[in-house]
Amino acid sequence: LEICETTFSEEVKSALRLPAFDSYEWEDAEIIHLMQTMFSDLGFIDKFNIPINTLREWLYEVYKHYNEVPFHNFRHCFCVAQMMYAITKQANLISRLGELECLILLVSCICHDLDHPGYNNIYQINARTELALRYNDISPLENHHCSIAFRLLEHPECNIFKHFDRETFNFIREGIIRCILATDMARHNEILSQFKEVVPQFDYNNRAHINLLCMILIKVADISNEARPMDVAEPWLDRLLQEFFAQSAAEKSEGLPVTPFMDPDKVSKPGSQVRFIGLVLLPLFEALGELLPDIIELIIIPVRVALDYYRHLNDSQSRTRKSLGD
Ligand SMILES: COc1ccc(NC(=O)[C@H](C)Nc2nc3c(cnn3-c3ccccc3C)c(=O)[nH]2)cc1
Ligand SMILES: [Zn+2]
Repeated sequence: LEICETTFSEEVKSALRLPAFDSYEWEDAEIIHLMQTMFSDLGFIDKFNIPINTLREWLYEVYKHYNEVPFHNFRHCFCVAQMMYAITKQANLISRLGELECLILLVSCICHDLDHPGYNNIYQINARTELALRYNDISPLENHHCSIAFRLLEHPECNIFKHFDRETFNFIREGIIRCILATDMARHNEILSQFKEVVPQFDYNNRAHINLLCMILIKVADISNEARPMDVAEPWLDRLLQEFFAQSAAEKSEGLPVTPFMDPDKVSKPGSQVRFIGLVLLPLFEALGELLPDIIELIIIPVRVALDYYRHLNDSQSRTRKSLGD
């Protein structure tokens, strides 16, 4: 994996700030370099004097610790980091939250699915896997991703935080743990309702408010594929369903309960996306849009377009099914 020395052109750098950016147009080495570009463009390298070689070593270690699974692979972590970068620029998060909070958000995105096995928490718990036993069924995957993240940082040559004092490192560690654990979708309603409670009187000096905002931001970035153009978003949905179907096949062959929305015989892509976008994605994005109106144009309008697209697809598909009398 040759590390490319080239810096990217201005048009690549401006494309990097948009949801239309397609990670699958780039080689792995370029993706790693694009992540380095985000750190330097956000001023983190200078502000926190992160040695460039340490950053590269860390990014390469992260790259090696994502698995070749259909969805939760290194490209997914890049997509999540890139969406966080786009929101950071568009909503001017550096001036609202400061560099340190934004560093925590970007690093959390990059680490948030480290060593994902391609089988979700429901499988881990039902199959009583090593992770379920180790974490007592409490967000086993998210606890694992976060633990791997800090084990990588234990190696001095890739510890991007090695120049921080202990107090700041502890602040960063607490923030990353909070953000990564917040990506467990089982906690979706808990986190979203708490956030919606504080939005009307949101106070950027209130630690609890900032913590909730950071959890919402990483959640938004994590499930934001449908904010991207259809030709970028659809392959991700196919990869996700590939992963879910592999899990339901494993569940069937291991005599485990089969998660309903993962069953290939039951899932219609448009139908499940209409429900997901209408009931999960849009309410989440609109809650964030209440506080950060700058992201409405960037990611909420595109998601509404995607919802319309899937509604029409679903309607025409169900009409076709009726006429075929299935
Ligand atoms: C509340 O917990 C939930 C809610 C919904 C889902 N997933 C779905 O409804 C289906 C499979 N659709 C879906 N799920 C998606 C998308 C993006 N991320 N994402 C996803 C991936 C892994 C785990 C959870 C989710 C939501 C997407 O565009 N669509 C999974 C968990
Ligand atoms: Zn993820």
